[in-house]
Amino acid sequence: MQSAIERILPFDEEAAAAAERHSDGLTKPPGSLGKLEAIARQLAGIAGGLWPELSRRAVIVMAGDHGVCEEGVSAFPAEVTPQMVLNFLEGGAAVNVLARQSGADVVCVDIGVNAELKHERLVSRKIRMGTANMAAGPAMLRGEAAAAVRTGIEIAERLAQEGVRLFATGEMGIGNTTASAALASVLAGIDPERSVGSGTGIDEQRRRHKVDVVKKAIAVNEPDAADPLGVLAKVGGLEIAGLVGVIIGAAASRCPVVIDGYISTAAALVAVRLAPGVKPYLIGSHLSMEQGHRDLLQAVGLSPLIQLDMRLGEGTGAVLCFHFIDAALGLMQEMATFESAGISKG
Ligand SMILES: Cc1cc2ncn([C@H]3O[C@H](COP(=O)(O)O)[C@@H](O)[C@H]3O)c2cc1C
Ligand SMILES: O=C(O)c1cccnc1
Repeated sequence: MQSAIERILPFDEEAAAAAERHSDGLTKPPGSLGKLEAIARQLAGIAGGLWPELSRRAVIVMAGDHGVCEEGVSAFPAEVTPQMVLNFLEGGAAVNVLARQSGADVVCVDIGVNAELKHERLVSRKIRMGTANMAAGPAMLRGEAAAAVRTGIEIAERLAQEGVRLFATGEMGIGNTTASAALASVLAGIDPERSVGSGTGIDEQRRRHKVDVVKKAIAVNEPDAADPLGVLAKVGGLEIAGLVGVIIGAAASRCPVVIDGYISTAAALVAVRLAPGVKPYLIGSHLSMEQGHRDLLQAVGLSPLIQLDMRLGEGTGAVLCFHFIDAALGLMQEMATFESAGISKG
């Protein structure tokens, strides 16, 4: 893990400034393309030049189960996790459709599903059969959390070596909004009353119970916010740890990584605390309906590009935003300049 963190290059401010100069010479008032210009600048700074070739892209869907489900924190049973994994592998989930539309591969990883899974397209890297119930003790051992992070790093680095240049984070794990809320509360100091949302659609009474479960998990485990890996082990999840690794591995491979909704943003928070150098490589995608997502994005320092009232996860919001990345690069490459079009500058 440490060696990948050490390989992360600093953001190339010179390339970013060159992108900005190019953008300011295009036939539009400076800054008028808003966040599309900001994306183009960021992509140049990440790649160290104009304009990166990002045609090969992948969404990595990390799947894992959560022992905390036995506390009744989700509207759906834990069996849905392995069932959805098979759906991803057969191409029938929402993220598959959106990934096809944006030219991305879906890479589905079993990093901790509580079922024996076999499929030719499944990346089988199970660390354990789901986490333990964090309301009763640590979700996993520190070594297991570290192994899951390393797995994510390896997968992202391997894909980058194979030519993938743009990543999105995705996940599947019934109960994982509970673990994400606990991470948000411990690492960003967001009160559980605010960090706990309705996930797959629990009612207010059950959400209140979920708040109590998160408070109990924090009281029982006494996580230390200054030790992000320890927090991840105590109140996190295997798929969340895997995504922490994906983020580090993408940054170490000099690739941008688009962060999906609430769970992915919790992973991004752990990643920036473990490796602050990943921050310039992150691109926010959408603002999820999950309560607390706005606060969590702010804690990571990300601003969402879109708000479509989505609350699904899987990487859906992140792959949707690949279209905006394509838009930003297309504008930079194809627009006329004031000079070439003979237009007077202001
Ligand atoms: C059919 C189905 C497909 C999903 N795809 C993503 N999630 C999302 O819901 C889960 C988190 O919500 P909670 O913490 O309330 O369980 C995660 O698996 C997340 O990816 C799904 C949930 C369901 C039911
Ligand atoms: O924001 C998300 O990613 C999310 C919200 C609710 C349920 N699953 C995922």
